[in-house]
Amino acid sequence: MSEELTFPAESAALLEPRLPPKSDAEEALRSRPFVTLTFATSLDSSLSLSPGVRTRLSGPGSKAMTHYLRTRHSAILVGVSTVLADDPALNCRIAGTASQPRPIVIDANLRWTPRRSDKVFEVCRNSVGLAPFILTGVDESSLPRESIELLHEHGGKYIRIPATRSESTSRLRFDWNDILAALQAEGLSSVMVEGGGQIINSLLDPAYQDLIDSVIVTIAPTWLGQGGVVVSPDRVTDTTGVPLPVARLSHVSWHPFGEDVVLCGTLRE
Ligand SMILES: NC(=O)C1=CN([C@@H]2O[C@H](COP(=O)(O)OP(=O)(O)OC[C@H]3O[C@@H](n4cnc5c(N)ncnc54)[C@H](OP(=O)(O)O)[C@@H]3O)[C@@H](O)[C@H]2O)C=CC1
Ligand SMILES: Nc1nc(O)c(N)c(N[C@@H]2O[C@H](COP(=O)(O)O)[C@@H](O)[C@H]2O)n1
Repeated sequence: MSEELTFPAESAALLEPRLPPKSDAEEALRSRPFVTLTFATSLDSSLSLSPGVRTRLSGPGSKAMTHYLRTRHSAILVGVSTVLADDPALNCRIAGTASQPRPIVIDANLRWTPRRSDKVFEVCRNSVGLAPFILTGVDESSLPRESIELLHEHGGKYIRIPATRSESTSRLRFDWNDILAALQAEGLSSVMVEGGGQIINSLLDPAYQDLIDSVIVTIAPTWLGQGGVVVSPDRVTDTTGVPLPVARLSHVSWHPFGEDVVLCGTLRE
């Protein structure tokens, strides 16, 4: 993978107040990782044309911005469907990058069978990325031996965390507090949650909004049309059933990057 991006220092300075602390002393005070929710969306709130389809939304400037975020976080988290759809590298491709984020894959039910040819391992072998930690709810004895070995060979691993079965789908589900506790236990002090739709929508549930420290969204000037993977959390209602807004950003700023605009904000007052 020869692509090399550049991100200007003045743009980095604009983002700094939205990012995890750089000082070790400040990081040490935190009881859980700093969480940045970040993704690229179309004007109709789509992340991709349809589930399973890798879709380019970010132009070169905002793409470099995302890669800068990758080097400013210790971990980058995606759902298993994103891995299956995109075969992502999940590394930072800015020239001269000093640190790479640890890819975290949410795969409670073990749907991904890692392969040597996956980009995330390729960049790892080329020393321009780290191997993934896969968070799973599956018992250790059920983990495939070849996958464990492939992960270990590259410096990755499975991490089992508590999971409960969804009443509606009977799929194993994680609590975001347990996800973040697992990252903290691995010494990962910050995480950018990149997607996909189900991951973002579950993090935006009112039960978890307090866990989000920063929101950075790239908005591309395009409509993808119906049938896409949409960021739209479950509806919230008052006690009489009247719908309420799920969340609203405050401390908002907008930054143009080429044809895209990057929206920064927080869910806190
Ligand atoms: N534009 C952008 O910035 C981005 C775009 N994308 C796009 O998004 C699409 C994928 O999104 P989507 O289909 O929504 O899939 P996700 O990547 O959000 O993965 C969804 C799966 O993750 C697991 N999962 C989600 N939440 C939880 C939880 N709380 N606990 C345990 N497991 C959980 C479930 O796995 P299971 O089914 O096993 O239960 C679920 O099916 C792709 O097309 C990709 O290209 C992705 C990232 C960023
Ligand atoms: N910021 C952003 N803009 C887009 O247009 C995108 N499609 C995505 N997708 C996310 O980035 C992952 C791909 O990463 P690599 O380039 O392979 O490292 C993809 O899986 C999504 O998480 N993001």
